[in-house]
Amino acid sequence: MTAASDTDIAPAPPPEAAPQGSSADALGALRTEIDRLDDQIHDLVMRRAAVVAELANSRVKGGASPLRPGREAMILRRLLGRHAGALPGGAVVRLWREIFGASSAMQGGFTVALHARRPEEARLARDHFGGAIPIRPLPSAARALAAVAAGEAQVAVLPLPEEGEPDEQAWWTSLDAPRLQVAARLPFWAAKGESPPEALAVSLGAPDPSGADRSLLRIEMAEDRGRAQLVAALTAAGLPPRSLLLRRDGGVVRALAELDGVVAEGDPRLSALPVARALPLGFYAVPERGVLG
Ligand SMILES: O=C(O)C(=O)C[C@]1(C(=O)O)C=C[C@@H](O)C=C1
Repeated sequence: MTAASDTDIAPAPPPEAAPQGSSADALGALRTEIDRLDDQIHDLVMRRAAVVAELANSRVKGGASPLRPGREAMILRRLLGRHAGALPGGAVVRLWREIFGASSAMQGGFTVALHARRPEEARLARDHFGGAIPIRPLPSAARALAAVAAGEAQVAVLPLPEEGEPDEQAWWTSLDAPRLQVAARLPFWAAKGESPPEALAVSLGAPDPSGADRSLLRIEMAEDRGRAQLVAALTAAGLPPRSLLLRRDGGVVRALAELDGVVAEGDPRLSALPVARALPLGFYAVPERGVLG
């Protein structure tokens, strides 16, 4: 055999050829593993839906609303607390938000009435309730609340109250509580450092506590004693406000206080307040501002 005949032997593959073959094998193996995991995830999602259907068909939930934002918050906090690895926390929240939306819809008709001032609020509603839920945009907060009161929608998503907003936008001043109550603050989760646009969700009846909640209290006063005095009175009653929004509408002064914990009708701290009326407007789970990105 000559040196020339050596050249008849198939040349060694270029250095990258061998890795190409093995990376195709590796890709195939990883995709097989992904398929296996997808089947398991799908099995579990189907099993979860069957449990929700059982819960919906049995009487265990009584006449409670299909939407239980406190329970959702507890589930998400627990999952985020055990979460690790490469999948961002926000992706976990989005996956489960889609599941919750579908679970609520499985428990009967579920429609969201939306009054949005800005496109971001409409997006918030979609992100929160998932892709499959009907969202009905309405031209005013009053119309959205009327849709909930009439049973045409199960929840109204409304702009977060702001200092100095025009009368017709200050929906909280006439919210028919305790019949209608604030039950959730959107978004429940955002990455740390983000300050996302926010909205409130109002539904029929009392919301369910999540274990870490904040309440809204509407206060009416015949005379304007000023913000500092109102803060002092709330603090003295054991209800130090996290924030306080004040409106002077003709002779009536109204305030919206955000308070720690659950403050509901009959709370003894309310009777200690030197105001004409103090009406709890509901509560919501303290939003999570994650570190997981
Ligand atoms: O726990 C309930 O009451 C449910 O209806 C189940 C479930 C869920 O999918 O986990 C569905 C919707 C509610 O908003 C909260 C929880």
